[in-house]
Amino acid sequence: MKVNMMASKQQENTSAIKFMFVLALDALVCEQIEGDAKPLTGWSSARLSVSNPTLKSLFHPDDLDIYDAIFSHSSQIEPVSLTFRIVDKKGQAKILRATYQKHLDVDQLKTLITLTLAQPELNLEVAQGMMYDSFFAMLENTDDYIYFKDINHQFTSASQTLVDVTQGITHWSDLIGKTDYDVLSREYADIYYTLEKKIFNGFLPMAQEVQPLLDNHGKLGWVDNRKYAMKDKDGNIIGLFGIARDITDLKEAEARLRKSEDRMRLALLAANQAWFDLDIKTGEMTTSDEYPQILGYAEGELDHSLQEWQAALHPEDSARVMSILNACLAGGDSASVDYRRLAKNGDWVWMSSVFKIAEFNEQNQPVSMIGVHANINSRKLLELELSQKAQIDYLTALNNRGYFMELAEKELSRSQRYQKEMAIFMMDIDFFKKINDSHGHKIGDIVLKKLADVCRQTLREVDIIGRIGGEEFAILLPETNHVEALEAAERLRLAVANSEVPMKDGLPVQYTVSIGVSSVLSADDNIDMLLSRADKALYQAKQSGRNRVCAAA
Ligand SMILES: Nc1nc2c(ncn2[C@@H]2O[C@H](COP(=O)(O)OP(=O)(O)OP(=O)(O)O)[C@@H](O)[C@H]2O)c(=O)[nH]1
Repeated sequence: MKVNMMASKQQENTSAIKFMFVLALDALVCEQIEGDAKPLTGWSSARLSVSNPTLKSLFHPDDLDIYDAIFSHSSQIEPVSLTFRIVDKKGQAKILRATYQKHLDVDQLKTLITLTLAQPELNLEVAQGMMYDSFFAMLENTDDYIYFKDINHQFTSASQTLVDVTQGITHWSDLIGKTDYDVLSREYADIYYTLEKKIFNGFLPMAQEVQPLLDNHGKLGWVDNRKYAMKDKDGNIIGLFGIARDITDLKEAEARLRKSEDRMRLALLAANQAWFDLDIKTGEMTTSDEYPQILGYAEGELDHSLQEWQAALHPEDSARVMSILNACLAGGDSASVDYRRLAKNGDWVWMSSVFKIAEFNEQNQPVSMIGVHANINSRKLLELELSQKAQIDYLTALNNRGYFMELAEKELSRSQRYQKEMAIFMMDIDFFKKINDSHGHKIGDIVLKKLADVCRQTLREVDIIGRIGGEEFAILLPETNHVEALEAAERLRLAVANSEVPMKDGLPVQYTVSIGVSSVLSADDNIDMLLSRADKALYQAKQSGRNRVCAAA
């Protein structure tokens, strides 16, 4: 039966073309073509014998080395048979067998080359021999478990690999006539029998399952076991053949991946983070399960899209965040940004997102972005509180000395850049020691707080007020000329003089301040110079009786 099948495969087309070339010193001429070139090349012999297309143009570009070898002066004289590829008139590649022979004509200094091209033929004897040999070679050498069984579940042949997973077997041929129950533990034989039952009793053409497999050393592995029904020419099942592929490594890798994914998810959740994967074209955002959770939403409550994310941004942060995101999309590689967004309970929560372009298309445009959204609310609030503490005076809630100096430096350089006027006050409570001494330190503190309130109420919002010493204050007035500054100082002095701190028992405490005013005089002025001039003016105010405003000279 197999021989007939082979016979039917034999090539009927045995046409060949014979070229006769003359190779002179530096010229190659095709003198004659015998046979019809059309079936093999698509071109007629007449076309091939003239220059276009030449035989050379028929050669597959990667086989031109063979062409060069055939027609080189130095190639061997003995007949040579080899295969090479041509590309026929329709552009289809074909493998042809070529035989060529050279004759040297020494007298006329030329070489005659005879080249015969033919479609390769199938050698039936070789093919049959190969078929049986290759079947056994496959059984001996395959890495898979391959087996054939008759309808009684008895092996009829098997690959050598089965020796490693069966007992009492040294060569695969020992398995012939045996069943799984003869060579495996009952537990495993039961498993495989159940799958075979589906073929023999369930009339399935194929049955497949991932099944455990124990090797001779007791090591457990996994196979993708597939069994196929084998039928005779009348369609009756005569047996089965099976291929079981070892997928132990795959299963182990899967388990490791699952474990590492679990670990990653745990780490993300513990850090209040979630990953996302953004389809840039559609705006669709795939996120890990933690994403709704870290914003207080239940699963399915949150629309996972770029649009939702953008709409939930705090209005004060939105433009900044979107410009960072867009810069990243426009060619940046990665970026990160802190911002506030709406949580389920209606609160603004601080988030931090990291973006990274994950994929580009052929035009080098970003296609997808991956990243992490993290809820950093508690950390951020603590940070803000701490940085505020570092800037704000605990008693009066005014800027402390360090922060006042920082703000004043910024304001001075801004006003110098825009050529605006600016003034500074130094202010000190008069006879504050007396207030402390007569009413106690606590009342002294209340006076300091009261003074801060009066300053806030009397001055503009843009004015920068700092408590720079115990009962010493500095005030910066942006965009204020010298006359306006003196007026403002006088207004403040009066407001303080008219303010008082009520006492439970007795009369309210009244207090006054002295103020020294300095203005920017030149582009070289710095804050220390301004403060020092204002301090001198303050000294003058104290010297001249207190509760007054003096301008720096
Ligand atoms: N209650 C209270 N007193 C403070 C604080 N810081 C500094 N003082 C007091 O402020 C007083 C400053 O006294 P002095 O420097 O002698 O000045 P003064 O009594 O205000 O006199 P003149 O400035 O010359 O008008 C001292 O008694 C300090 O103890 C504070 O935070 N709270």
